[in-house]
Amino acid sequence: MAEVDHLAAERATARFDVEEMKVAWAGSRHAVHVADRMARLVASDPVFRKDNRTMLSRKELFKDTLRKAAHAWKRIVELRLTEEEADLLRQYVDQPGYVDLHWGMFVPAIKGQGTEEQQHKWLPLAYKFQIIGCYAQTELGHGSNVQGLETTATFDPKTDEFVIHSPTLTSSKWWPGGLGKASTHAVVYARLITEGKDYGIHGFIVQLRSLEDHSPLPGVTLGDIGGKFGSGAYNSMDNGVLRFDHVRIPRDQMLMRLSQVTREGKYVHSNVPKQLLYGTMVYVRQSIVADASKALSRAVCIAVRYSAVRKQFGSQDGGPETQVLNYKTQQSRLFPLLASAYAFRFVGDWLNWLYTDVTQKLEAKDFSTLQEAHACTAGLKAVTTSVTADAIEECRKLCGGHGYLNSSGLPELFAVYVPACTYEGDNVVLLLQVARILMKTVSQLASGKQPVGTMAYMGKVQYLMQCKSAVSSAEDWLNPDAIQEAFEARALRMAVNCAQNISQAASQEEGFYERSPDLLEAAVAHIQLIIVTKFIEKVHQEIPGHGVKEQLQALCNVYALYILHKHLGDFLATGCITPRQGALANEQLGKLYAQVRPNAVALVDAFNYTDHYLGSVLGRYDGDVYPALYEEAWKDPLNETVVPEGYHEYLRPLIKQQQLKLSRL
Ligand SMILES: CCCCCCCC/C=C\C/C=C/C(=O)SCCNC(=O)CCNC(=O)[C@H](O)C(C)(C)COP(=O)(O)OP(=O)(O)OC[C@H]1O[C@@H](n2cnc3c(N)ncnc32)[C@H](O)[C@@H]1OP(=O)(O)O
Ligand SMILES: Cc1cc2nc3c(=O)[nH]c(=O)nc-3n(C[C@H](O)[C@H](O)[C@H](O)COP(=O)(O)OP(=O)(O)OC[C@H]3O[C@@H](n4cnc5c(N)ncnc54)[C@H](O)[C@@H]3O)c2cc1C
Repeated sequence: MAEVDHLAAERATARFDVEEMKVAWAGSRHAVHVADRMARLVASDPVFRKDNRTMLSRKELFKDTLRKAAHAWKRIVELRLTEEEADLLRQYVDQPGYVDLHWGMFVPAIKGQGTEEQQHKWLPLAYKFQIIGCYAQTELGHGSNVQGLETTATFDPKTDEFVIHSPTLTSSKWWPGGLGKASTHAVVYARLITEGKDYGIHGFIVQLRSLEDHSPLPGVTLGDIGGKFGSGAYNSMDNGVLRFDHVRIPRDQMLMRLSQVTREGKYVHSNVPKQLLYGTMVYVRQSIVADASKALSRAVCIAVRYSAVRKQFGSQDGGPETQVLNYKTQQSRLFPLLASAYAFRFVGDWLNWLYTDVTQKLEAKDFSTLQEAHACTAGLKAVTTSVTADAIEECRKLCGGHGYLNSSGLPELFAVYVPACTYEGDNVVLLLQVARILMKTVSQLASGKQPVGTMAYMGKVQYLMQCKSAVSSAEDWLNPDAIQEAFEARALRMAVNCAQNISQAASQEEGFYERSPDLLEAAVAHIQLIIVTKFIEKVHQEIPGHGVKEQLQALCNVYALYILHKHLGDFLATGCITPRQGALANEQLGKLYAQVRPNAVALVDAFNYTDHYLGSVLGRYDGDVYPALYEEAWKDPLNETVVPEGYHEYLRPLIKQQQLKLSRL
């Protein structure tokens, strides 16, 4: 704990029990303790140092990532960490690397799409790191359109093998993390061809590199795809390129849980939906939602603490200046992001529950909730990552000039985070998937089919299409029913408007294409409704700890009313609320900000992040920002010499030349 606490006065104003809020945030007392232990284990280990990361060359950074991954594994084995502890330890190491894809996609792909026999063979090797795997789906020419992939896997009955081939330049695998330099194996997605027929995309386990000397196997061309956005950041990851020249693999390396090819070359599809092939993506999308709250809460923690320390203006007589956190504009930009961090945390927990529930049903051959899982994971992934990426950048601006320094931690956090809007499905492409499901649901309403799950509200179509909000005072907006009704009516009316417009087009497809910008907005409205609903449900639960429930209630209202204020056009255009009710919502929002203000620092303390994990001189727990900024500057390699390299080559001759010219005048 810090010796000087510049934020002590802020912490003293909190009107709730921070320790209990930590429990509400982490999910349980056990979760707080485990996270605490793992975070401190990482923070106290010099191998996991990360303050010099943005100053390393790409090669040094990659080697540093390999070192950290190996050291993390050593500690996991030595300390016999559980799976939960190991996951947390890796999270706190906080450096993207091949292990993310190995554990996050390679292993889940084999678990989800491999037969029991295949799992028995491959998983123990992966669990002990005897092989390192990645997920090779995207190609140079095809990412979003999975059905358009070109790599082929042609069955050869003579040898009982598949021949994996990259027929064109655009079929080169391109982007897979861990592929460029680290992986020995990949789950490769390719078009299955047998008996002269193309059966579409399937997964195959392919060995890429020798287990003796790591050199690529015959017929395999491999490399890294090059530097990426920002310094440090995602450049620790070896996103790779891969080409196959008629590489042969045994037939039993096709992942055969969903469909099989027999020894004779017959294609057999089990009686399951073909979309189960996309299962690994669904799994990762749900985990990305949980990650969004982590990235967002880190940025918000930095911006809140620094805003409490930073002072500007407001002093007439040489007295202290005003903390920038006291400016209403700072609050109106920052507190909705604080509320969003909590909102994403709780919707992430719910999504994890939904995913587990759907997985259990799938195992019992009940596929009825597959569409719900797809819509929720795709939509929530899209909305939470887009909001988080924008919010990190907003937090940088909220920290003024110092936010632009690498030592603030925000530039790197942004650069690492922003590709989440693209990977695991481009956000627009994913929202259009949600919109498609919304349109299908609207079209089924007429036939009396009752929507279920998160679409159930659409069943109240008669009421929601004509209801009028009863709000008549600012306080009325604190009623969760008023909020819920306004959000449901807005989402449904936007979806119905789109459906009506599409129905006037020459064809459904043409109408969907023409109306896709409106469909995106309808999908966002539906997803925001889910987030608001899950936050309201959370606050309705019993939540122990002095003042904890009240704070969460306030944050829930901030989140909902901020969205209402920001998207006021939607609510007005659909006639869900009147301009006066919109103004009342904004009035209430201002009151809520005042309520959050004395609790702001304690609310970010509840995230329980170590200074190591935050990686920010501005977000330090003790708020002792200026000495840290000053010290950090001297660590820059440019300051290793007083006179810079290049002085004698470029600066001195220039200055001397000018002096000579002047002396001639
Ligand atoms: C804890 C571990 C965490 C580790 C995380 C590590 C992170 C490391 C960082 C980065 C890793 C990044 C990895 C990657 O990016 S991997 C590559 C990801 N690629 C994509 O996401 C591609 C996106 N494209 C698609 O998913 C699909 O092409 C599509 C959904 C856009 C379109 O699919 P298509 O087959 O063409 O289908 P249709 O649109 O015609 O739909 C048909 C039908 O299928 C339904 N459906 C589509 N997807 C799914 C699904 N996933 N699940 C269930 N159902 C699905 C769709 O709704 C249609 O249904 P219908 O109308 O009833 O027929
Ligand atoms: C950091 C990073 C890590 C990655 N890791 C992996 C990995 O491990 N394994 C792997 O297989 N892949 C990986 N990928 C690839 C990633 O999954 C794809 O980049 C992603 O799915 C987007 O596909 P794309 O690049 O083809 O984009 P495109 O689809 O080409 O998108 C370009 C633009 O077109 C728009 N667009 C596309 N289709 C439509 C449509 N139907 N309607 C309207 N607009 C559309 C998009 O919104 C976007 O604006 C990674 C990517 C990144 C950036």
